[in-house]
Amino acid sequence: MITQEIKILATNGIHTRIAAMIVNKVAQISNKSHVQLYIKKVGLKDWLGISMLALVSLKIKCNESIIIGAKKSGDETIEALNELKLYIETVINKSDNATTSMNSIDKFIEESAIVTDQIISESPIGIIVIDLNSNIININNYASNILNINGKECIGKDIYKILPHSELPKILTSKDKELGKILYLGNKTCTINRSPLLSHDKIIGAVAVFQDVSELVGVKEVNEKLQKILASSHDLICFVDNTGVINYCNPAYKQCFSSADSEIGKNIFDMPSHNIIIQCFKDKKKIENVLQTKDGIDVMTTAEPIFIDNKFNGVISTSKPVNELKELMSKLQKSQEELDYYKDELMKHTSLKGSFKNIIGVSKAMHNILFMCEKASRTTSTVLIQGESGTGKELIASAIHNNSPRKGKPFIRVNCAAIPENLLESELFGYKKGAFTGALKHKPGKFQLADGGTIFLDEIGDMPLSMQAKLLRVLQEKEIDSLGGLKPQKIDIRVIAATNRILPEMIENGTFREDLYYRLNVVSISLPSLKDRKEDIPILVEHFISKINESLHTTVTGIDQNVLPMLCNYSWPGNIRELENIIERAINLCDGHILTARDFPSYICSKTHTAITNQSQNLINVYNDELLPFEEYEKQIIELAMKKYKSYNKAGKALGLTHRTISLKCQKYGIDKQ
Ligand SMILES: Nc1ncnc2c1ncn2[C@@H]1O[C@H](COP(=O)(O)OP(=O)(O)OP(=O)(O)O)[C@@H](O)[C@H]1O
Repeated sequence: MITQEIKILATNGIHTRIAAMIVNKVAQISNKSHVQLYIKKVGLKDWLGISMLALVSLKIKCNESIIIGAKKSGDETIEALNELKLYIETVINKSDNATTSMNSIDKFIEESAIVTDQIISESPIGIIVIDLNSNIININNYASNILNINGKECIGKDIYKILPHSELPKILTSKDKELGKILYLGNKTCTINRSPLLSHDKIIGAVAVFQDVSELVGVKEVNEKLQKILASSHDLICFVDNTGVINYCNPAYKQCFSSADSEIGKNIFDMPSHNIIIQCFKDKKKIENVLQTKDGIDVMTTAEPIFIDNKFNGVISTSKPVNELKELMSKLQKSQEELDYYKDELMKHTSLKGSFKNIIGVSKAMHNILFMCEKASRTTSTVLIQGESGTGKELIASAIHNNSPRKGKPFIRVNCAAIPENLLESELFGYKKGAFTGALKHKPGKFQLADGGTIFLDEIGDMPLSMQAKLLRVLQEKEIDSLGGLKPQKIDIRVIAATNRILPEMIENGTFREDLYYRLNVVSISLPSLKDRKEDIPILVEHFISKINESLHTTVTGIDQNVLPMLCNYSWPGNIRELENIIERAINLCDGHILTARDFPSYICSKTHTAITNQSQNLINVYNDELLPFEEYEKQIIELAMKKYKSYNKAGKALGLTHRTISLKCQKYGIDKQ
């Protein structure tokens, strides 16, 4: 810098008129020599471009010295500095011999300048003025307070040194006003206007006028609350304004990113680590991703654009350390598992909903079965129900259906043992018109009728092997071939099968396909016989009394407590069906309101009923003049026949029954081939 020092001798120092004279002279010199001249007060560090604002702001008094200077070296510069020095020494310093009238004009100008200065300095809004070189030439008290800086020390300094992220210098080049912008200063929210200062259409500086609107009533309250929320949030939160500048980071963010304080005021486009915010900024769409911080912490980050009155206002980014999330997830999963466990336990100990209410049983075995049924009803998996005749297999199957999402759809029961073998295929799969002689019209099979619902294949153990192969195909392919049909038809059915036969044994002796067994036995339900769950008998008795009362319009209220133990001691070969029939019979015979021993068959109430299992020499046993149920006699006859002939074939021939019927009955009554 080439410099010249000059002492100011004008009586009133460099006041407004004198400043105007100097600026005018500088303009002439610069036009001629193209040298940019600067000024500073002796004792101050920073140079100011010579302008009205700069000169007046220096407030140079008589006998104070100034230094003028230029950055460019060369003769032209020396000449320009000499010319200005000469002008100040010969014209300006001699201006104290100005006329009285001139003095009063100066006084007037000076006074109005002081008034303006005071208005600015005491204004309840922040004002910062810069000259063409971005040096601060005026800053009022309000601005100094809000920015927490010493205003006086800022005069003459480059605004970027005081406020590194200031946008005010941009106005010097754009020359456009920026009105009503939002500026975040610490925890304060300000509105700011930035305008160029023009003199005769020439820009001479720029002014920023701003006000802290977070102080406004209402806004302040909301702001306070928001501050508290942000401060107490465990999420890492940061705001980026609509120019990409980070203007807020909450304490959690600062704690996680130690460098966060220095991030405030920076532009995200200069920070590649913020690429998720940059992407959101560009696409104006919400984005989620896992980022890794400089310290190697994985954070789940969501960047979301903010729109105010449909105008893009910036991006808010919220992040959560992933390990915190993982911890939460595992806690949640644990709670969910606990909840499921308690739900299951509760289910086991409370009444079952809907259709399962009709299935009576307090024994642990029944509870577990019902619990399993409840679960099975929520899926479409195939169910295989095994149990002796009369144990409630059909009841269970229909309850599963009625409790499932298919409950409004058909429940089709097929008794595989009842349909003759040669008709079974057409019964199950249907036939097309003309498929065989006599097929005069199309007939849908049970599978088609059950489409969308459930098919209950009862007595599946009695299905012939040829049909077992076809059923397996249906289960695997989920399609059926009707007799005479040209192409297979897709079907949507749930299969529930039941049998009172021991399928694993049938597999062993080759009468049941192993692959079909495994296809059917996805959910396996094994119903115990009534003699193995005697604790259910009292409640079943109660249930049947009220059920039969309803259908027969009778008014039986209970059972003699001495009879109950007898019912519990009986072996119930016909299981629950037999119990239901016996109760119905007793209600029919009952004269009063309580069922007594007289109303029950003597073989149940007689203490000698165990004799029934001993083989009598007489074919027909009669106890106390009471006949036994037919099935009891049937069992005894088949037992006798099997004992004698030791073969299904021979026993069947002797009794006039087929080999298959004999084997079924033996299965039913648990008679060994011997
Ligand atoms: N747990 C139970 N609660 C109430 N009633 C039951 C229960 N179990 C069976 N029953 C009743 O007993 C009778 C026989 O039941 P179901 O026909 O379901 O037996 P099953 O095992 O299918 O017999 P089968 O093998 O002879 O076809 C039905 O009237 C049924 O309502």
